[in-house]
Amino acid sequence: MKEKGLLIVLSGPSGVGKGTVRKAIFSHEDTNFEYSISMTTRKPREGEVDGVDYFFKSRDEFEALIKQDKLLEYAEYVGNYYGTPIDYVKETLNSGKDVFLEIEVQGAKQVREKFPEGLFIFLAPPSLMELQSRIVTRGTESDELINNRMKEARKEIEMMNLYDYVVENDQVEAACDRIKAIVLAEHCKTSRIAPRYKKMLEVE
Ligand SMILES: Nc1ncnc2c1ncn2[C@@H]1O[C@H](COP(=O)(O)OP(=O)(O)OP(=O)(O)O)[C@@H](O)[C@H]1O
Ligand SMILES: Nc1nc2c(ncn2[C@@H]2O[C@H](COP(=O)(O)O)[C@@H](O)[C@H]2O)c(=O)[nH]1
Repeated sequence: MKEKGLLIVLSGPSGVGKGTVRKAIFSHEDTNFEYSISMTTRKPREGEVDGVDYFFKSRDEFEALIKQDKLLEYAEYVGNYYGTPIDYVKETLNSGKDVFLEIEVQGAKQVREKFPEGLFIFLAPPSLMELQSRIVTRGTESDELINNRMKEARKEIEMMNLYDYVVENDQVEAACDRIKAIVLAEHCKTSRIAPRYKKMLEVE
């Protein structure tokens, strides 16, 4: 039987740099994870593309997906729904590939219940001041939304002990290297050969 892939979950407060770190990891040639694109009812930000950054849905569409059990997890976060399409995750894991989810903590708790064998990593900011400065500098949120996201951030940081690992995002490349090392160690712990080395054996 084909060995299943590893489910990797990255959470952390809004603005900590999850998307930045994830994009940097995926830009590395030796990365073999598949990114699971989430569904959301949030409106697209400037430059965001449907089907690339998110699948953008209306509330009615999202609620229909919930009723049809099409989501592995979902949560309401600062007034919008966010959720992970279940079929893509299951099919990709069954094909032996690792799947990378970038989701908030309520959703991660639901995933832990369904996939206790997953790898759960919390990305932490160097400080709350730095976190706020990163959201402000990003320039995508109104002052009201920044305040709401910072309130959520405090609650989320309190929940970091539910994760297997905490990685501080002080420098993007350093955070990427830490996450990649954790994933490699997890592959060894679960007696998998990491995809990168499988590929090496096929080629040489
Ligand atoms: N290590 C870092 N040092 C300084 N700035 C950073 C670092 N990592 C990310 N940033 C910046 O912080 C801002 C927020 O990053 P990003 O959008 O990746 O956060 P996020 O955690 O994905 O946020 P959200 O959950 O709201 O989508 C961006 O402007 C990004 O360039
Ligand atoms: N529970 C889930 N949370 C998700 C998912 N996709 C993204 N997110 C998280 O939502 C917040 C806000 O995101 P933003 O793009 O509006 O800044 C952030 O923490 C994301 O990681 C998901 O599928 N499920």
